[in-house]
Amino acid sequence: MTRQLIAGNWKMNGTLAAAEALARALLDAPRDGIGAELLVCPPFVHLQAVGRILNGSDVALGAQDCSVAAGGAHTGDVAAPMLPELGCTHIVLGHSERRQNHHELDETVREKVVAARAAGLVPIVCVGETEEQRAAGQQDDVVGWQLKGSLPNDFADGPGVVAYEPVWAIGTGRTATEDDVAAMHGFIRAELVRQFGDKGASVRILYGGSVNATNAAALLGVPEVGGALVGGASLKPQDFLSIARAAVSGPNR
Ligand SMILES: O=C[C@H](O)COP(=O)(O)O
Repeated sequence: MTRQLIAGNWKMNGTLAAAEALARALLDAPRDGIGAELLVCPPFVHLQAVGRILNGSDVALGAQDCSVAAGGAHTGDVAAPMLPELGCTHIVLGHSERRQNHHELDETVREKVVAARAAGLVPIVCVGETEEQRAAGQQDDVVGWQLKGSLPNDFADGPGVVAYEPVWAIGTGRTATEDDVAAMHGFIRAELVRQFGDKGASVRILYGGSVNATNAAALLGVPEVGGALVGGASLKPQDFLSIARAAVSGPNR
């Protein structure tokens, strides 16, 4: 029996003051009816401040990316070993916004997963098809290749999460239907078991893409959905916690 993970990806939003206020609002809000694990992923520059506020609380801290290198001459990059000392336990990797805006390839994502793991972080590896790929019926092929290319061979040996985020549902207000989510999460589960054997059966699979307080219960109720990766709605503490209240517990959650 596991609890679902509700992860907030704050992306590149907010001032330091806003990030601190958001973290405090999450801690101050009543926890009634919340059985989910909670995680927030602020921008790099706000990690330390938010980490200090969340320290010792039930809200975990994550980063949104890291370098493939553990340190050295990589101007502008952030090494995975720098993150745990700020309080990070998780890291989002291979988000479609990085794949698109920074031309990240599956191989790069895989190297980042290895780097994050070596630093003791739990990787949340994002996969998902574009609108054109879905229209062409290529979603299984695309996600299958992303899983094969982005996950190292030992991925299921330690804590690790996969997040299915159809690109066309991110920030658009359009969510995948429950049937589409069920089909894709079932496909991802089968791929994980094919890649990693029995251990692939317990890798958590999140859904992301316009999850909000209204649609959360339906999406989180779909089989094989182990939680949500929430963008826009995670910037509103009441909405984020409403999503968390919709979480369920059970096998493969
Ligand atoms: O990482 C989060 C996802 O990209 C979803 O973002 P969204 O909830 O704003 O659609």
